[in-house]
Amino acid sequence: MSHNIIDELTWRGAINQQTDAEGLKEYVENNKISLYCGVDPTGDSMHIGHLIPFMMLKRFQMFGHHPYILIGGATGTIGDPSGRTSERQLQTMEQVQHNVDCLTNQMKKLFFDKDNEQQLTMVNNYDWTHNLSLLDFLRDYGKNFNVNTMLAKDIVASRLEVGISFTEFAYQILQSMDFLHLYQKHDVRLQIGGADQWGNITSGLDLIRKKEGAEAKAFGLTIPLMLKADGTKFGKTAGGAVWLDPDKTSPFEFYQFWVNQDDRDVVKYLKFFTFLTQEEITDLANQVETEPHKRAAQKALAREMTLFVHGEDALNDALTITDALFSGDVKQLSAHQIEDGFKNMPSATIGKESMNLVDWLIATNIEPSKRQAREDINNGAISINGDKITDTNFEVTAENSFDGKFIIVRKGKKKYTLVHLQ
Ligand SMILES: N[C@@H](Cc1ccc(O)cc1)C(=O)O
Repeated sequence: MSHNIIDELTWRGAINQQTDAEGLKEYVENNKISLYCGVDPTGDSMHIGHLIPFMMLKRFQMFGHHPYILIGGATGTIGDPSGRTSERQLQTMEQVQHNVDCLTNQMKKLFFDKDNEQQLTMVNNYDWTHNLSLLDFLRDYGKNFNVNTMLAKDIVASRLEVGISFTEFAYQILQSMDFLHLYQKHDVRLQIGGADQWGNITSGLDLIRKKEGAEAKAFGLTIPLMLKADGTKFGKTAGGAVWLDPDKTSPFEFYQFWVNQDDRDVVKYLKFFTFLTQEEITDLANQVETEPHKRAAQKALAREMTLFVHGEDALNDALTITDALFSGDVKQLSAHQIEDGFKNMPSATIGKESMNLVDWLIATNIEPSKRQAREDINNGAISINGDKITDTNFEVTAENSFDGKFIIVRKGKKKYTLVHLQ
């Protein structure tokens, strides 16, 4: 590890913009810094994009600093216009509260439960915002914001043509109040966030300087937008976002997402997302060059991420399912692993009564015609629960199933269908 957190983040390619690079580096060399990053409860789960700044907080913690995770119970009721081209739909207060609870649990699981030191604090900006009166807001805070400056922020400027409500326009004031509050109450001196947070972060620094004096030591740092070598959006799959909630993206799918990354991207992700050391990552980077077919870097990435987000049992399940699907030897899988591994694969539902295989393959839509079904069976392209079936007279019965519930069909090397028995 480099001895300074800023050197470490620079090596990891994790710094986009900084308000005072020299000053921050000097500060963290001589002090334990308290820093924060916020997330708004816009949904009931985070996805892997959300994870990025919080992994950075964790890195600061590993260097002895004190991170604060802010859940935006207040800002979430408004909605950040940053990075949006149109006005948001307001969520109900109940929805926001539900999402706050979900995100709080997720954060606890990721960052607190496995950490005995507890050098991490979670706060909710609802606590210092909800009792503020309108007049106090306008007099104590609003007065420090210049509308011309607010209008010039990229986020607002880009929205002026389509229009922006006063509510969203005022969002940057709320986020600035958070930074000021944390600075005053917890000596928080650094805010980090995604590249789109630059405007909100600098606006908070302006407020701190207005309230606390121009020499107040506080800093802002943003993290680069994650770009993929092929130009497509990071963190999206055909099925949508990659969620941290195992009910939305199963640990197996999560593992698959990481293990399938391009050689051109994988080292960047290892640096950004994992806690592997510089030596370990350099070694994996060499393996991408010398023996890319082994995909050692992708496997290490998928392993580290699945372990971090879902834990060891889930990682082992993901590895077992991956092996079974690759080899075709699906008999070893448990009912739970089958459900997980096949969640997003084609599926069919059919009765339990026994049926000739050719008819059964048509009834389940796996084959388009009897002729094709016979041809595939004769060519050894069809497996039922891992057994290759080459007899066109084979009868499929509930006895072939797992627990009387599923039958796994493999056609060719890769095409699986999960057939549910009813
Ligand atoms: N505006 C941030 C979330 C946030 C909310 C409040 C804060 O004080 C800081 C950050 C985002 O949308 O990602």
